[in-house]
Amino acid sequence: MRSEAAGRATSSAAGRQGRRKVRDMRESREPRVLHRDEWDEWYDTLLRAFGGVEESAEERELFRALTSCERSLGVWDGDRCVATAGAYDFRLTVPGGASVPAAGVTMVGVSATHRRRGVLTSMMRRQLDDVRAWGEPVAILTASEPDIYGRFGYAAATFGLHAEIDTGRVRLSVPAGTDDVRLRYVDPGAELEACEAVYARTVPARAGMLARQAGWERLGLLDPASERGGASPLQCVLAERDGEVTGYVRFRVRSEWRDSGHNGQVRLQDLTGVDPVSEAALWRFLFGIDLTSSLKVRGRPLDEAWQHLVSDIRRCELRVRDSLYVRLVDVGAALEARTYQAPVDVVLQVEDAFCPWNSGRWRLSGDAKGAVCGRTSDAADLALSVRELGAAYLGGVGLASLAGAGRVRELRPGALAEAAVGFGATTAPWLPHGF
Ligand SMILES: CC(=O)SCCNC(=O)CCNC(=O)[C@H](O)C(C)(C)COP(=O)(O)OP(=O)(O)OC[C@H]1O[C@@H](n2cnc3c(N)ncnc32)[C@H](O)[C@@H]1OP(=O)(O)O
Repeated sequence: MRSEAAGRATSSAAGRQGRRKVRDMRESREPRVLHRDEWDEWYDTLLRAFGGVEESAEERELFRALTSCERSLGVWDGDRCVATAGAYDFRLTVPGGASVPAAGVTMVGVSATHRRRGVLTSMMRRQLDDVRAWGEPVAILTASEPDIYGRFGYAAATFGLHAEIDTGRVRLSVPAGTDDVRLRYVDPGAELEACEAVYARTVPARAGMLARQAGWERLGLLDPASERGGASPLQCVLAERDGEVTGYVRFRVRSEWRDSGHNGQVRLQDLTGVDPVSEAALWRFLFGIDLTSSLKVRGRPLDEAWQHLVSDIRRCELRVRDSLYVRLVDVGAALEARTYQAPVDVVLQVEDAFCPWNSGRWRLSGDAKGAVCGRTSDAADLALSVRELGAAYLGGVGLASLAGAGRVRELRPGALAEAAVGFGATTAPWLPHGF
């Protein structure tokens, strides 16, 4: 048995060692994994990088619960946190309907006192090494500014459609069967489970959609008064057919009165339906809300059907914005995980300066049923960087279009058309929400 004094000596030595270790970690300015008890300072550093506007207690607690500390990084200067980065645990739908593990890169911020010294670069280095070690073939993010992430191999792969529809002038014609859909107002929180079940049914149907870690769904219900922009609290309407919930819409209404009458606006937050008539019924509902004359929507699928139901697309004031950025972390595994809408058999000469393990020649052979992709020493058919592969990965950006910009080079005649058709998609990929 150890004497009490020896025990005290050992434990104080261990304590010294532990303190030294923490001090060493804090003195190195290398990114390191976040400890749970550092979360508040880490998160404050992030909020400050985004301007320092305070969040509601509810929002903060939700983000605390959603942070996987073991997947999060911080950089410390002495005892101050100066940079943050996190990674959600998503599964991303890819063409063909498979669900691929994807690191959802998020909460990236560097203190303004430490910007432009390579801190972000060091976090991206560590994070992509980690993602590779976790066996996730793809990393994804939404960018605060499009100029930031290309240097790390990310590229815009999905786009969202914004619209401001003059519902006072634009009429909507709906498909047969829409009248069979019943709508009812519900409390958004009380019917969360029913809405999530609808969402889950739509996830495999469109590349770019996300299966999310538990708890995430509560983000869609956050409704701080400070962020309503003068509009109502969040409202929710369910669509039902034959007693089954087949869709939902969440939205707000901003009332406005002018001398000439009402000028209210409906602001769509999210709308999901499992079939065309449920979606059409929800769009018709939004178009018809009394005392409103416009409908504002953001980040909808580029090919969403409502555009073919309206009488005047010009008065819908469409705009397109970049949405999901994709980075292939393991080129072979990522390209094997999706299918190709027409047979493709090409050798890709890939350049990847930031993740050199991807560089070199890969033979991709695939069709609508599946694909194999492995190293080869055969002559290359197409030369491109990992960014072009990320852009084209979900079928939303054409390889031929990238070739037009000089970013894909065809080395075997015919290879570009073959790959461009194979990589394409019948449905536009879409990210349903930011993260
Ligand atoms: C997924 C997300 O979370 S997106 C959110 C990103 N965060 C924000 O927008 C919050 C506010 N901004 C910041 O916190 C920081 O400015 C960051 C994170 C964007 C950049 O961090 P820094 O540590 O300054 O970046 P770092 O010094 O590593 O820069 C690396 C390169 O990117 C460039 N760069 C960095 N930020 C930007 C930018 N916003 N626009 C254009 N280029 C940029 C740098 O000039 C540098 O270029 P170089 O390699 O040619 O010299």
